Amino acid sequence: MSDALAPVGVFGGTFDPVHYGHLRSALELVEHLGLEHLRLMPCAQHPHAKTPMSPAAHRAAMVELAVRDEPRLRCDTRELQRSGTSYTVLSLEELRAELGERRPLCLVMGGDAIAHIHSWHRWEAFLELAHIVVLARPGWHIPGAGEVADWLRDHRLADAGGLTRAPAGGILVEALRPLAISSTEIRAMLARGESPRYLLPEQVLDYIQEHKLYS
Ligand SMILES: Nc1ncnc2c1ncn2[C@@H]1O[C@H](COP(=O)(O)OP(=O)(O)OP(=O)(O)O)[C@@H](O)[C@H]1O
Ligand SMILES: O=C(O)c1ccc[n+]([C@@H]2O[C@H](COP(=O)([O-])O)[C@@H](O)[C@H]2O)c1
Repeated sequence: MSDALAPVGVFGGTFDPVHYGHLRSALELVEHLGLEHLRLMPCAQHPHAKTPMSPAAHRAAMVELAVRDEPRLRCDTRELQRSGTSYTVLSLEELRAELGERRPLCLVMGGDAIAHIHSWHRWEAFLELAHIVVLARPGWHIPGAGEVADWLRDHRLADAGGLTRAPAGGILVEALRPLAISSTEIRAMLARGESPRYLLPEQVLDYIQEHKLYS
C-alpha cells in the first residue's frame, strides 16, 4: 500500500462575496485532485491595493457560512489574524510549518493570476513551499513566451499524480466546469436592486441582506 499523503489545497481570494464559481471550483478540485481538504483563504489587505467593498471580517464570515456543511472545504482566516499586507508567500510559509515537510500543499490560482505571478512578493519561493494548481478558464491561454512561460514549462506536471510524488515544486493546469459568475457582477446586481439569488449560497445572500452589504 502507498504511504503517500493526500495533498492539502489553499485557494486565496478577496471573496467579496464568495459565490458558486469559487465553491464549485473548490469542490471539483478536491474531488479531481484527491485533496485531503481545501482551504478558502480570504485576504485582509490585498497586496495590489485592490480595495474590497466589505471589511475582511464580513468576507470571512460569508466564506465560513458557505462551507459550513462541506467538511472538505474550510475557511482559513490566517490573513485576518496577521497584521500587514496579505502576501501569499507568508501564508504558504505558515502552512508549510503547520503541515510538516512531507505533506503536499497546493496553492490554487486563477489562470488570469498566473500571467502576473512575477509581480507577486517573493514569487520564486512559491514552488519551494507548495505546488501550484492553475485554474484554466475559457478564453485563457498559457503564457507562450517570457520569464513566466519558461518557469511554467520547467515545472509543469503531466497529471495530478505528480502532486503526491513530492510535497512541492510542480505546476498543474486544471480545466474545470466554467461558471460565468463574478463577485463584481453580484455587487453590481445588488447595487441596482436586482437579486443575485442562485449565483451564491442562500445563507450568504441572507448575510448580505442582514448586514446591508453592497446596497
Ligand atoms: N467563476 C469562477 N470560476 C472559477 N474561478 C473563479 C471564478 N471567479 C473567481 N475565481 C477565482 O477565484 C479566486 C478569487 O477570486 P476573487 O475573490 O477575486 O473573485 P472574483 O469573482 O474574481 O472577484 P471580483 O469580480 O471582485 O474580481 C481567483 O483566483 C479567481 O480567478
Ligand atoms: O502575494 C502577493 O504578492 C499577491 C499579489 C496579488 C494577489 N495575491 C493573492 O491572490 C489571491 C487572489 O486575488 P484576487 O485579486 O483574485 O482576489 C488573494 O489571496 C491575494 O491575496 C497575492
